[in-house]
Amino acid sequence: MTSAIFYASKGGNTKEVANKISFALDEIRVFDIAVTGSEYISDYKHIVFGISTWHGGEMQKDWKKIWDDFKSIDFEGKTVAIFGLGDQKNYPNEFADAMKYVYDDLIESKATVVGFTSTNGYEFNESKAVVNDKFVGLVIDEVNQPHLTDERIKKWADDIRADILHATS
Ligand SMILES: Cc1cc2nc3c(=O)[nH]c(=O)nc-3n(C[C@H](O)[C@H](O)[C@H](O)COP(=O)(O)O)c2cc1C
Repeated sequence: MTSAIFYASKGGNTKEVANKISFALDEIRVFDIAVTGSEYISDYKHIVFGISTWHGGEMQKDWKKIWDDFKSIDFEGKTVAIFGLGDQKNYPNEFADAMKYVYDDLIESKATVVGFTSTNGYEFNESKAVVNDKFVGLVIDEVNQPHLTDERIKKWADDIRADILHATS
């Protein structure tokens, strides 16, 4: 299997979403980077990354810990998708910002990033995670819109399935 999910989570929301995405993608492996660090990332060719935003636009702390190692990984030839957790009501000016730090590094490292999504259905002022009017991945707001989570995951999993799961190389 060349596909896996890597995430970190402070309070458990990103973990729960990671597990749901795995379930929707034929139960691909899920790694908590708080436990495994960045060690196994380069073993996989089709990768889903999960990150939550904390403290006014910062990446979750376990992501911070692996950041230098993460930046040294060569993503050329890899296909990746990103999901992010945030809170649009309490942090409307930094909504899900942390996704963008991962996205920028992946693009710089020549990864193919798939799974952009529409901003329709969210209410916020600013988000670094919006590029060319779209989120750079799936955004989940468990604080304000938990009732939309399962539907959003299903739609996104359908969207990225061919690239992440049934990729031929
Ligand atoms: C102190 C604090 C700061 C936060 N800062 C942000 C933020 O800047 N932007 C955002 O979109 N969400 C922010 N959030 C919301 C979290 O990203 C959200 O609760 C998320 O579901 C947490 O996921 P996790 O428990 O998997 O880490 C913040 C939450 C707390 C409690």
